[in-house]
Amino acid sequence: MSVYKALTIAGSDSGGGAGIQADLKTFQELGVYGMSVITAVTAQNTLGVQGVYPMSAEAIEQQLASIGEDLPPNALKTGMLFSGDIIRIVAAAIQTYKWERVVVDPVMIAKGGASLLQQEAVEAMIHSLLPLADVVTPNIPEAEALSGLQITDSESRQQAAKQIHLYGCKNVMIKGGHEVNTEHATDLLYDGKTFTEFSSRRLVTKHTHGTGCTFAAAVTSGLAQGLTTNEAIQLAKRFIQAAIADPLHIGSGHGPTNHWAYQRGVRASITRTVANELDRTSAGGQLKSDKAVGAEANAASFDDIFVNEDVFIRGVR
Ligand SMILES: Nc1ncnc2c1ncn2[C@@H]1O[C@H](COP(=O)(O)OP(=O)(O)OP(=O)(O)O)[C@@H](O)[C@H]1O
Ligand SMILES: Cc1ncc(CO)c(N)n1
Repeated sequence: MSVYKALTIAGSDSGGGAGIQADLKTFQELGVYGMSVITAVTAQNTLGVQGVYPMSAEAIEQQLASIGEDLPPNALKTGMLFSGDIIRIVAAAIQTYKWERVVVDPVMIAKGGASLLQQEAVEAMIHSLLPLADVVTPNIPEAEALSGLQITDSESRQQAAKQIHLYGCKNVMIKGGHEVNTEHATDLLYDGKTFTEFSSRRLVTKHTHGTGCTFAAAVTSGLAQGLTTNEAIQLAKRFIQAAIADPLHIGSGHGPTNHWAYQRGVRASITRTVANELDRTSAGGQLKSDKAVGAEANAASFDDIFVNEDVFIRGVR
């Protein structure tokens, strides 16, 4: 059995819904071995961020070296990096160890408004880290900060994606979780040539803590296993949709998403397929509904399984 390894370079969320904790849960659920370099410790729960404690440069460098010298990742993601100094340390390690399949989630502000990236660090993100990224996954406010453009409609979102692409990253994915009054949560991918939209039904819930981290970690898991960017994003969209659709209802504020939901849905789908097969054979070869059995069997292939919700993908222009 091949063991694919994924690394997250991010902050710790004591509440377990975002940051390192969300990333490792997602890696585990999607079948990759998870590793972490912790850049900062936050005291955090579903009510907000109560404290931010960045790690020393030395502590971060040593963690990166420990991974680099023994456990090369098949893919990595960055999350909360906090300062320009930390960004430069991380960028240097990616170059030194020649790590590939790099997903940059340019975390800036927590949903409650706490700052997770210093203002001066935006420049370092643009000049040191984005040129090394295969995929960068800003939400709308982050895309505005990186591009210097205001995003008000799909045209301005495309312009922002083009601007961010100029910084040297291969793919720009502007996420649509922050849009309001839309029927769909639509993420826009730009690969330097074409735009592709990944849409799902917008779910009405306050339990969206950690959506961005979980989404980027799922993309990283897919890339670590050799999926293309497009396939990894489809997987991530399905994973996050299931995680938001089936919240855990813990804490009294904005609760975490459910990292178990996707795999439980997949297992349920496979169980249904097997049960249908058994029905079929125990009926002495008499098919109850050939069509239904066929549809279930098809759904059991890795690509087609989808749980609860549908994700729509379309090229733009
Ligand atoms: N209410 C929702 N219904 C369906 N999908 C959603 C919803 N909110 C977010 N998403 C999806 O979750 C993923 C993460 O997007 P989002 O814009 O919320 O990230 P983020 O703001 O970076 O998250 P975070 O606050 O954790 O940093 C995207 O694929 C987005 O479309
Ligand atoms: C540690 C950490 N990273 C990222 C986010 C963004 O969701 C958060 N709230 N906390």
